[in-house]
Amino acid sequence: MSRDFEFVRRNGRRVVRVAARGRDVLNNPMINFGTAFTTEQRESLGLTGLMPSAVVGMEAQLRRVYRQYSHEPTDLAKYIYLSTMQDRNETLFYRLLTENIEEMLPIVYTPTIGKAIQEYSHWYHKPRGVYLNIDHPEDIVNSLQADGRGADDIDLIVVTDSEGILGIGDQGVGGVAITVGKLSVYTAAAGIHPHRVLPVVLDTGTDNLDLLNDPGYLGIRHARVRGEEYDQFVRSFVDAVTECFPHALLHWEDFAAGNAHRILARYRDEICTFNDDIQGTAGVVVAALLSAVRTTRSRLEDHRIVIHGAGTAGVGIANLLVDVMVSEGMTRAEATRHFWGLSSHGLLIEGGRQRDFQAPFARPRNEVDNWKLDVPGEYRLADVIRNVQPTILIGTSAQAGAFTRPIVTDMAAHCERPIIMPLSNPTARAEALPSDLLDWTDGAALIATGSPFEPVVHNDVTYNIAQANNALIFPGIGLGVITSLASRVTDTMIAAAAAAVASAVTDRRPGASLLPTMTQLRSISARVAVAVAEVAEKEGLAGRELTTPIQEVYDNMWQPVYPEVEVI
Ligand SMILES: NC(=O)C1=CN([C@@H]2O[C@H](COP(=O)(O)OP(=O)(O)OC[C@H]3O[C@@H](n4cnc5c(N)ncnc54)[C@H](O)[C@@H]3O)[C@@H](O)[C@H]2O)C=CC1
Ligand SMILES: CC(=O)C(=O)O
Ligand SMILES: [Mg+2]
Repeated sequence: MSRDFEFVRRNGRRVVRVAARGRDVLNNPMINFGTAFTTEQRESLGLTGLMPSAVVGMEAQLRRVYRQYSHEPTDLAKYIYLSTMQDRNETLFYRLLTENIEEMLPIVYTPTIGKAIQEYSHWYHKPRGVYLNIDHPEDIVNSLQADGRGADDIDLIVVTDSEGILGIGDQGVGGVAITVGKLSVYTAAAGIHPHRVLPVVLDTGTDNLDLLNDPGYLGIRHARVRGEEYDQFVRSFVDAVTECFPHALLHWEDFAAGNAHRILARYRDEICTFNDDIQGTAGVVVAALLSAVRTTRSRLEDHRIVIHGAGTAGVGIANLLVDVMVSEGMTRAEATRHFWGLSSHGLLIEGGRQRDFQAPFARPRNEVDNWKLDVPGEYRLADVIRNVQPTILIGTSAQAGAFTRPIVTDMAAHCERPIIMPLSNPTARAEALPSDLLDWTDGAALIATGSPFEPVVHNDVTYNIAQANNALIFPGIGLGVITSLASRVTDTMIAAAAAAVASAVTDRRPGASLLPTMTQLRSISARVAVAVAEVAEKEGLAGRELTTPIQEVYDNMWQPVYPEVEVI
């Protein structure tokens, strides 16, 4: 138990035992129920006189906060409103969020969170999470334990070093907001207990000169530390997590490509961990592709796949697709030949400029020697489309508008139903707009995007645009791992998560979305969790036997309702 309270179950009922009194209750968002405290609770918790005397239920509170939220003039102001509410009364915050998930997800998550991260040092009002400073690695353990939570108190940690935030790059200490945002999605989508999680930012400096020159910037004011010192800091952090919270799942978010792949490779067989941008994204994209190939009555092996932006997410997607193709009977070498990846230097070609994790996808030099190119020696997207005639085009480059009309019409000229996924976030970074893609292909394109887009009407058909965001995958992975006490996160689990999401898509009418909508997030996350827990058991990685996986997953989902209060 923390010093002030503990949550327990009694005969299936959720109870909070509270030792705190007076303002200590009101200042703690996990046990502050505001004006919903009954008269008796107010008396026994020492709250009488500390708030207006009317006692109102959660429904009335929800009406009030929704009205206040709606009056906020901009999306960033709405974000700040919700953030202060989360710091005041977490149960009410989550109830509001879950009841209005489609409306509020774009505020607490992409796209608005991108703006909130860029402006972090200006709207900052209260710390949330743990801020670790590379200049003081000796403080890591104390900082992780500062709020008194012990070895069994944390199920999940989301950590970033903020170098690759969404598609907006290095955001210094402000990246802590992505860890808070991802954890809000975990709770809203999968019912991960909000008191059993920890957001962490590794502040290793920033190379963002706007931040370094901003007098109000709240992070460490020097350039990013790299190399051996950075690796040692990450090592110390992982060791500290293992020491302080040995049962926690560690989720890596928005690291730059090189570090993301290297860190995952280093720790994935050592601790229970996954990288959301690599594996979560891959899961949702595979789900969207399984759904798309079902629509086109084809098989993955029939497709030629171009990945524009072969970085953290792009190569993660390619790797999982290769795994799926191998599971369908291809050799790894055959499967790999279905991919053409581009980086900022153009097509990945053997012997050309590329990083280790990209190398398996480099094309043989003799394949491209005779290509017709717009600019001799430069293998750009238009050249790749013309020469490869792909059937699937994936955008994870953060290059807004990269899928131009000539590129898309050229692709559509060679395939009946081009599958096109501008996945970059936030919205302003999308490689194309769904309305343009449908216009340029006369409604033939099968589309998924990273940020939310409104439905598009084309030739009297309404096209619902699938949001292929890892938010459809990572909450369920967390819930599945926590429920099964899995010791590792494997790619088989990610593939099973993808299949679970794809299987939830049943509407095959023209214009139907390739993926479930965000309003289905809770049930989808539960399905994903069951699939992940079952794989954990099959692979011998589960820490407990699941007799009734569906019930156990459901029981593990925290609900945003005020628990019974026991005053101690
Ligand atoms: N929908 C989703 O769930 C997700 C979307 N993303 C989005 O994907 C984008 C990339 O994210 P990360 O992979 O983490 O970044 P990253 O920096 O690791 O990868 C970006 C890649 O794009 C390449 N690139 C840059 N300019 C290019 C150009 N002109 N032509 C071709 N390639 C170019 C870079 O060389 C790099 O390989 C971001 O906008 C991010 O928001 C990332 C993760 C999940
Ligand atoms: C969604 C996500 O993780 C990203 O855009 O980085
Ligand atoms: Mg990310």
